[in-house]
Amino acid sequence: MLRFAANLTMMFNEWPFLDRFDAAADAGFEAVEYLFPYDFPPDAIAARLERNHLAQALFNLPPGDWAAGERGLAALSGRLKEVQKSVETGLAYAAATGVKRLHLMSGIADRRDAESVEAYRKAVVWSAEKLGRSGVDLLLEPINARNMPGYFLNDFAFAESLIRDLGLPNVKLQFDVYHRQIMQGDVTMALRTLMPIIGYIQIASVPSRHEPHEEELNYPFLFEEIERLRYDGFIGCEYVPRQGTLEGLGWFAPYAAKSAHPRGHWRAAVADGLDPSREGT
Ligand SMILES: O=C(O)C(=O)CO
Repeated sequence: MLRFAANLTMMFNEWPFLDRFDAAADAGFEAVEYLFPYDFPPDAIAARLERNHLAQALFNLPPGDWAAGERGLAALSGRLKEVQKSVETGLAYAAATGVKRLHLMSGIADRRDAESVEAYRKAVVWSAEKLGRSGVDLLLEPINARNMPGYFLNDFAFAESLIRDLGLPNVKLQFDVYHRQIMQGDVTMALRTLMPIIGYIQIASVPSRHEPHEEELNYPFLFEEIERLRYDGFIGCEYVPRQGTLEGLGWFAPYAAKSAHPRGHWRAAVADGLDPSREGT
């Protein structure tokens, strides 16, 4: 049985961030992911998860100065102390949210530069060992250069060989089907080969990163394959709705949680013409 996590950075943007948890649960999601929780106190996030009976599937460790263009620090030589601090911060949020996997972004750096490769390796090993003591997996995600020019980890083969070479049980691959298709294609065969080291899967249409039933990939086929391969984690819906989150959830209807939601009033509020994005409706 496939289970999906709504990405609250890209989806449910019609609501303020904390209210997106409620909206996702009301739409039938059992889990959520997003890029970063750090603008909100851990307790505030935990309270939204709890009241909506949502699992926290994934988020990223702090990435450095995002506004200044940083996209992670792991491959930046001389920044290990900041990576270590970011892991401590991530762990505080992990303790509050119960998340069992955190994504370490590599940063903008040249993979042909031996110093960057060495810095990355060290950061991965240190972070994995630290997270492992709390039962948390460290995820590494290859990201395509169109979305993130200059990103260090832009190759699945490099990620695979590092993960296999390190042999650390809690270092796993974050397999975003969208990035894979753009970078290297051959999605089905890659899923088959890489499944033993995959810790998390994400989806979106290619090339536009919208709802998965659109454009060049055949997701019904891929979903069957993912089930056949016995992937039992959540599948993160990291896509930008084409025209509104709820309007675009037709593809998700067969997978939406069927039971009445414990808070249950959200759809009723919409039906009553109240503004569902406001607290207390
Ligand atoms: O851009 C993405 O795909 C990410 O998940 C960044 O963390």
